Amino acid sequence: MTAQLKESIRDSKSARWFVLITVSFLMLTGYFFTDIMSPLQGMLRDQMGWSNSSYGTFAGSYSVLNVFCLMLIFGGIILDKAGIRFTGTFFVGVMIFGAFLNYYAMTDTFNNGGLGYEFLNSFLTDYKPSLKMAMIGYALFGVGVEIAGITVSRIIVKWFKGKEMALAMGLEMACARGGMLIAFTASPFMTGADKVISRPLAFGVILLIIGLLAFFVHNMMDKKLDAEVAADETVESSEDEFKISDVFLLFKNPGFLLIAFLCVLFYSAIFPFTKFAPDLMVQKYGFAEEFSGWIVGLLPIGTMVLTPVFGAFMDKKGKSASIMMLGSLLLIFSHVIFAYLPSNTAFAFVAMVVLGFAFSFVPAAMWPSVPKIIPESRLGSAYAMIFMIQNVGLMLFPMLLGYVLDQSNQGLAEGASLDYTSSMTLMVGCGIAALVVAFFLRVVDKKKGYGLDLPNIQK
Ligand SMILES: NCCCC[C@H](N)C(=O)NCC(=O)O
Repeated sequence: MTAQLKESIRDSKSARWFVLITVSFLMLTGYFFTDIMSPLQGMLRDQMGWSNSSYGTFAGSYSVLNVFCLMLIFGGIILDKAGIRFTGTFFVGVMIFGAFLNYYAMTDTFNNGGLGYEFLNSFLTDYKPSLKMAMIGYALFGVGVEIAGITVSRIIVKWFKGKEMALAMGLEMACARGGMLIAFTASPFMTGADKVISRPLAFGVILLIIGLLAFFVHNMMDKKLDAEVAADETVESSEDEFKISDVFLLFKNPGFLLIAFLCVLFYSAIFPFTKFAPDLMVQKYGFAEEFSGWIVGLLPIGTMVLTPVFGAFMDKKGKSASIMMLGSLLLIFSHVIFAYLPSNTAFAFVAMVVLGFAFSFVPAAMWPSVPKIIPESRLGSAYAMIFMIQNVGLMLFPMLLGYVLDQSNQGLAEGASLDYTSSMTLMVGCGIAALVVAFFLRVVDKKKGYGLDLPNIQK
């Protein structure tokens, strides 16, 4: 058995790092498309006639199928039953199809009465057909990219378990954040001098197809690995299986509930915020539309460097529970600056850098804490449920932010800037709630002895 494992392809350093490159690239393409529309909110208002509420509803549609159709649970079950290659290929396909519909919604072909226009124009006429088509596309894309993300985590465990797993996960997350960075900085420029919204989206779809090709390369390596260690894999996959009965046990675990609440509150103050952040830079701080994404880009740049660094620190020194509290505190600090301090550009830089620290601290501490609270046999179910609960926030908060933005700016004079104070107050509220939950998590940790503040690597 040992001899067989030694000869396995995953024992080749170059093979497993090559696999990591293929799946990290795939996630980069997915995160790129996720935020491709974020710096285009102003253009969507001017050219497509989308209100801020419409834009927020579009952003929230990412999670609609994940929440209402329990897609992440089904994704977990399909992953267990059909395996990594089928699940990954199928859901990357769903992601590309959804992205294509999102692109199509922005084209002149569709908006001049193309396929589906008349039908989408025949009901709920307050909402533009472009919005409805984009929402259908983005909802399908959201299913694909979230399940692809779960599949990639499973792939990393498969190839790196007992090896450089934390580092591999940190690097994959850094690549994904790289996708966000490219979206924020490049997307407005890709629209060109004539500001054609569909251009960056077309590029995004092509990039996703290249991501699929990279995944096919992974599939070949995975097939080889399966052939080599078939017996060994049977043991591992049954360990991680999603079981409905596990869900009931998870909900009786106070540590799990607190981590899930922290996850939804913390991420609701990050990803929905990034959807509006470029426009906030234009409206409050007076940045040009093309450069607004560069300020927001400070966030992924910071996290690309800091998440692996803080991850390594917590691997060796621990303090994860305390760092989750610190991250939530920094989240409040940053959103308070955006909400209430004067519109000085220096404040925008400081707030974004502080948010970068928060966005590095909490993910680096939270994701590796889950295995300390949940037994390995229920980890697959636990991650699926946390993502599912997180998606409720990713659905509701962009909608709320857009709605509050419209309501708080009624009667705005022509050409005047939007006031983001009320919308950002929502984000401050999320941060405060996250801090309270992080505090209780630390208390429960001490009481139950999960060891969240202990180093991840035990000597
Ligand atoms: N595509 C943007 C949303 C990703 C949500 C995903 N469920 C997640 O939480 N990933 C971990 C992360 O920190 O990005």
